[in-house]
Amino acid sequence: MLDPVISVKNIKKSYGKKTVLDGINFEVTKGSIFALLGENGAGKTTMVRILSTLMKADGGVATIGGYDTNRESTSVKKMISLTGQYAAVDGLLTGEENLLMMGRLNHLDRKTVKKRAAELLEQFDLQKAAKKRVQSYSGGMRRRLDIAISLIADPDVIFLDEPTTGLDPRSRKSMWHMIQRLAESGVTIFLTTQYLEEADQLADKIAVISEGKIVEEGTAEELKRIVGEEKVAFTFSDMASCRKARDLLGGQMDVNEWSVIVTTEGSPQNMRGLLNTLHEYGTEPVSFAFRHPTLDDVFMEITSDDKKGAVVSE
Ligand SMILES: Nc1ncnc2c1ncn2[C@@H]1O[C@H](COP(=O)(O)OP(=O)(O)OP(=O)(O)O)[C@@H](O)[C@H]1O
Repeated sequence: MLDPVISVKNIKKSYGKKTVLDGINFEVTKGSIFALLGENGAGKTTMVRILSTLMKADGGVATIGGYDTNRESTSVKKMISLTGQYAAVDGLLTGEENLLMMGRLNHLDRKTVKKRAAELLEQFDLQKAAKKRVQSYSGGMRRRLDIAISLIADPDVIFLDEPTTGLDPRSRKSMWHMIQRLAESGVTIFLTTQYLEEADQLADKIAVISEGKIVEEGTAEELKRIVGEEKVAFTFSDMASCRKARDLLGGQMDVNEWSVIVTTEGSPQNMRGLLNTLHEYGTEPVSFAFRHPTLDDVFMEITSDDKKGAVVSE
């Protein structure tokens, strides 16, 4: 197994009497995209603040590149970059000026900063807007500039705290594309999100946080397997055929759709067997459609197991 670049062991944090992180453990492999998924107030930002040395945990150990975020914060800061509410984007400056300013604040020499700023403006599709004041930028452009700024000093790890919250669908897709390209360039990405689809699209590994604990962890596919196998829905032209098919195949019947939903176990033989059985008994479906479990199903399943009354996000 590859060395983890981020390692979190038994991290705890409370605000007054309210426990927000209650013994969090996970590891993030170098060059991967890790998503911390959780509903509003689950503690995602608190975790990011601890990892990025902005806040101290009450207990446990978190390291980045082997450096302790608590005791070796200067070394940690050299490796990481934060975006979102933390980055200081100046609306009165142009996009390019913001990048140049941040480069100098990071003690890069003038020539390097200029070159890097030009690369980033291109990478984040901001060339045309480079000489315009940031206050005229759309939400999506600001968000892209924000990430570009955070990359000026070539960090090893970048934290993206809810990078697409509030963006329209098109800007969200374009942001996903950029995050993927970023990961391909070798940067380790720690992402927090409340969007299941976002974690599904982007993350190599997902950890679901609920009530201060990691309640599940794995790839999107592994998490989806928790809620069961792929299913197929056979639809019929009338209710009588639908009932007959249910008697033959078992499974669940959807009376509104005149369909029967059964597990395929992802196997072609199984699928062929189901179709043959229907054919033998003269019950031909008018259509069929596969139903893949989604991360929404996973989230519902995990949080509904929670007897403490966690609220499930839409
Ligand atoms: N400085 C603070 N003092 C007291 N309570 C806080 C503080 N910061 C956060 N909290 C509370 O801790 C809980 C976790 O907050 P946090 O911001 O980490 O959650 P989150 O998962 O990032 O949520 P969101 O998706 O809404 O940003 C919330 O109930 C929040 O109200």
